[in-house]
Amino acid sequence: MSVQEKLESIFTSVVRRNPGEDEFHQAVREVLDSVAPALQKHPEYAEAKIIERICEPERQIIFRVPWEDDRGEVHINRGFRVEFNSALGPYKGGLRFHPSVYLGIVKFLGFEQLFKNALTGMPIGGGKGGSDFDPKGRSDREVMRFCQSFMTELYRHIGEYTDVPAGDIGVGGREIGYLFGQYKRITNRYESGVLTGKGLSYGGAQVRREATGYGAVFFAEEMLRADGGDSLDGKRVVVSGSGNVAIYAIEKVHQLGGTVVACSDSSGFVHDDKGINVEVLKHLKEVRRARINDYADAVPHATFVAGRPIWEVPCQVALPCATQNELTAADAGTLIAGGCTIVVEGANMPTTPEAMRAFAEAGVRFAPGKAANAGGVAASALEMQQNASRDSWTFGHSEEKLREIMQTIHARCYATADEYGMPGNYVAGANIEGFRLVAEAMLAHGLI
Ligand SMILES: NC(=O)C1=CN([C@@H]2O[C@H](COP(=O)(O)OP(=O)(O)OC[C@H]3O[C@@H](n4cnc5c(N)ncnc54)[C@H](O)[C@@H]3O)[C@@H](O)[C@H]2O)C=CC1
Ligand SMILES: O=C(O)CCC(=O)C(=O)O
Repeated sequence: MSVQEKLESIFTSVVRRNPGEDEFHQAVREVLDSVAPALQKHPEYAEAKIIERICEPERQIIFRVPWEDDRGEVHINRGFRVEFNSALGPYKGGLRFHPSVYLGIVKFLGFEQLFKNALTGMPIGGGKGGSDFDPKGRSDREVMRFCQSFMTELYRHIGEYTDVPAGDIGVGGREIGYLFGQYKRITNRYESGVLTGKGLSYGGAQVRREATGYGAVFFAEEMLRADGGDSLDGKRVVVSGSGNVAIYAIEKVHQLGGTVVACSDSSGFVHDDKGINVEVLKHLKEVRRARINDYADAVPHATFVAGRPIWEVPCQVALPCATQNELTAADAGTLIAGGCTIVVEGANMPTTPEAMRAFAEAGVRFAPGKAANAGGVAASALEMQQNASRDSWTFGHSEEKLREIMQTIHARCYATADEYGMPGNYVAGANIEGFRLVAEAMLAHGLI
C-alpha cells in the first residue's frame, strides 16, 4: 500500500470510529493531508502505527454537571475532558464553555492542541475540555455554582503532573478563579500549577491574558518580515471576534503601527475607520460583558452591521480570532477581492478547507492556528514554570520570552516547509514539524 493509500485508510477508519464528529474529522484530514512526505522519510513512524495512535485519544472523560440557577431551578449540563496525548508532557489545553460544545468539538481542539504544544518546544502534551453550559446572561453566582460543580468531578482527573486545564471560549479569569478555588477546597492542596490563566493575585503569570492575541500578531510580523522585510506598520487590519484573543491582537497591531478597522461578535461587526478603540472595547467586553453593537453607541463615528460577515470590510491583513469555520470560501473570495494578502489564524480552525484552498490559489500567505495562536499555551507553560519555581517574572521579561517563542515557531514552520520543498507553506510546515516532534517522543516511549 502506498503512503497515500495508507493515509486514506486511516482517515476512513477515524470517520468510522468517531461518527458524527465533523470538526474532529476536519482537523484530522488537514494533518493527514500534510504528513505524507514525513512518513516517506521516516518509515519507522508507519511501522509503529504512530498516526493511528495519535488519532486515538489516550483518555476521554464525559460527566454530568448539575447546578442550580438563581431562581432555584436545577440544570444539567455535560462536561468533557479529552486527554489526547502525553508524549511530550502533562496534558495541556483549555476548557470551553459554549452551547455548541460536544465530543467532536473537544476532540478537534485536543487534536490541534497536541501539535501546537509540540511547536512551542515546551514540555506539554495535548488535551482539551469544556461543557455545553452557556455563560451568556448568567450571573456571577450562577457561573460560580456551575464551575464548582464542574470541578467537583474534574478534580480527580487533573494535577500539575497529570493534566493542566486553562481557558478558551467562555472561560476567562473569572471562571479560572472559581475552578481553582473549588480544586483547592476539595483537595486541600494549594497546587498552583494545576490550572493556568490564573489571576495575578494568586499565582497567575504576567502576559498570559495578552499572550494568544499578542503572539498571533508577532507571528504575522514574522511572516511579513520573511517576505521582503515588510511589517504591520501602516497596514489596514480586520480582526474577527471581540473576546480575549481578539482584544489583545487588536492592542498589539496598534502598538506595531497597524490599524484595526473592524471587529465582531456573533451578533455582527463594528466598523471604525479611525481604528478600534481598545479601551472602549475592553470595558464593553471584559467589564460589562455587553454586545458589540454597544461599541457604536460609545464611539459615534463607528457603525454596527448586524448579521453580515466581517470579511466584507476591505483589509490587507485578516486575523480570524472568533471560532471554528467562521471564514468560508465566499469570505475568502471577498477578502482576496478587497486586497487581503495575509491571513493569520488567532482562533482554532476558523478557516474552512475550501477557504484555505482559495487563499493558496490566490497566493495569499496563510498561517494556521496551531502555529500562530500557540502564544497562549506557551505563556501557560511559562506560568507553570514560574509556579514550579515559586517565581514571578515582570511583564517586559514575559513579553520578550513570548516574542522569542513566536519567532522560533515561525522559523521552525518556515524551515520545515522549505526542507520538504513547499516554501512559504505554513500549513505543511506546522503539521509536519508538530507531527515529527510528537512522533519522535512516542517512538522513544515504546508501544503504550
Ligand atoms: N484564550 C486563549 O488563550 C486561546 C484561544 N484560542 C482560540 O481563539 C478563539 C477565541 O477564543 P477566546 O478569545 O479565548 O474566547 P472568548 O470567549 O474570550 O471570545 C470569543 C469571541 O468570539 C465571538 N464569537 C463567537 N462566535 C462567533 C461568530 N460566529 N462570529 C463572530 N464572533 C463570534 C464571541 O462573541 C467572543 O467575542 C477560539 O477559537 C479559541 O479556541 C486559541 C488559543 C488560545
Ligand atoms: O493555555 C492553555 O493551556 C490553553 C490554550 C488553548 O486552549 C489553546 O491553545 O487553544
